[in-house]
Formats: sequence, structure tokens, C-alpha cells
Amino acid sequence: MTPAWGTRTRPGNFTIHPAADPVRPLSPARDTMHFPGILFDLDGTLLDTIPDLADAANAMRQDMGLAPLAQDIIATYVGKGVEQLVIRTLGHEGTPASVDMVMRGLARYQDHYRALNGQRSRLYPGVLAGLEAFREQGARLAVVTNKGTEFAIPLLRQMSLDGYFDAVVCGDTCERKKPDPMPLFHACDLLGITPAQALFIGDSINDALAANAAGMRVLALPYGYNEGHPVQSLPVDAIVDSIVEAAQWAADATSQTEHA
Ligand SMILES: O=C(O)COP(=O)(O)O
Ligand SMILES: [Mg+2]
Repeated sequence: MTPAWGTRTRPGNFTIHPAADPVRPLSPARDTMHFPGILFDLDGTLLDTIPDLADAANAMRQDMGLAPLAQDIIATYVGKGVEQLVIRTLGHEGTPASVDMVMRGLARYQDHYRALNGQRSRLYPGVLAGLEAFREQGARLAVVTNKGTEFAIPLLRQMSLDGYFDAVVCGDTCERKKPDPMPLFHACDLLGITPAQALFIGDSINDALAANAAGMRVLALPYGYNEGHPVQSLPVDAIVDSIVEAAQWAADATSQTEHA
């Protein structure tokens, strides 16, 4: 598959165009703490989407003759994209689903999520104020999500978030998803920055591993999903309580570097 980029050409208008080779700096300048670009995870970071994800997953299970699962259980299956969500949800009872079941489940899940996407999803507290604060710092902002383009773009619009972002890289934009660093490199290229100039803000191990592999600073939020594990175990630069606090962390880090 040819790598593709998702980029916004003007507010609310996203286009996909062919990618150049991702930038891969060999020795990122980790001592430079100025962030002209901020990359955000979506599910569990900007938006609490688990009610809709769980409703769609349970509707799929019902279609396939399986009992519904608690939302908290389904939250532990979120993070590595839709295919993994379906495989994990269908395999909950301990027997891995067959390829045929996964294919049927994927189609059913996507039909249900198309109808449910955004219905019960909510912005986390501090998201809008935090995005405004980052913009006041002069940063360009991007979303890097494992959610598919078909679902991520309308959701950003519905939640009135699309106007904040100069680029949106989704789970099907590149050949590989997080925890691979490829979508992060793509987002940096769209923003016109190097990975060492970016700060990644996410909620899960997939974000932490992708950012570390890309040579980026990374912050974790404790309120997301992280596949059921506490964020305290994540390899990140700091854990912050909100996007507002993340903006403050970035401002403090920049001013400390400037005065060092
Ligand atoms: O789609 C997923 O599995 C998770 O999406 P995210 O990368 O925005 O957290
Ligand atoms: Mg997430």
C-alpha cells in the first residue's frame, strides 16, 4: 500500500495526498525544549469515546450471538486500531476468533460504529482551554490517531475540534499504526517540523512507544484507556492531569531551556 497523508487544506476540508519519505533524524536534539508542533492522540486523550466504541462492539457481539461485555472490559481492548478491537472483543471468552468471524465482525462493527460515532462521546475537561493555550504559544497542532479516517474526521467536526488542527493522521493514513513511529513522522512532515521539535500527548502505551521511537518528548494523561494498565508504568516524560496542564508543562520546559 502506498503511504498516504491526511492534511487539512482549509478549515473543515481534509484531503489525502501521496507521502514523501518520512523524516528520520538519527540523533534528535533532546536537550532543545521548544515545541513548535504538538501532536495529540484522539481516543482517551481529547475525547472520551468509550461509550460509543463499547456500544458498537456490543452490538457486533449481539449480531454474532455473543453476550454484551462491560464498558470497562472493552476499554482494555482499545488502542491498537479497529482490527485489534474486533479481534480482542470476539476473543474475550478465550477462544481466538477465526479469520471469517473477524471479517464478519469487522463489517458489523463498522456498520454499528458509523451510526453511533459521536453520540455519547464527550470532550475531556480542559481540552478546549488547553488547545487554545498551545495555540497562544504559537504551536501548530496535529492529531495522530489509530482511529480510521472515516470515523475520526467526522467526529472531530462534530465536536467542533477540526478548526484547531493543521494536520490529521489517522489509523489508515500510513502503512503502519502506532506504536510504530511512522504516523508521527508523517504528522511532523505535514507540520513542517522535525520529530525533535514535537511534543506528543497521549493516553496509552502505543503513544509512548511511538513517541520514544520517533525521538519525541511525550506526556501521558491518566484518564484515558491504556489497555487497562496504569499510566504510571509508561515510558513518558511526565504525567499531566489535563491538556491545560500539558500546555503549562510545555511553556515551563521551554522557559527553563531558554534560561539554562
Ligand atoms: O482506535 C484506537 O484503537 C485508538 O485510537 P487513538 O489512537 O486515538 O487512541
Ligand atoms: Mg488513545
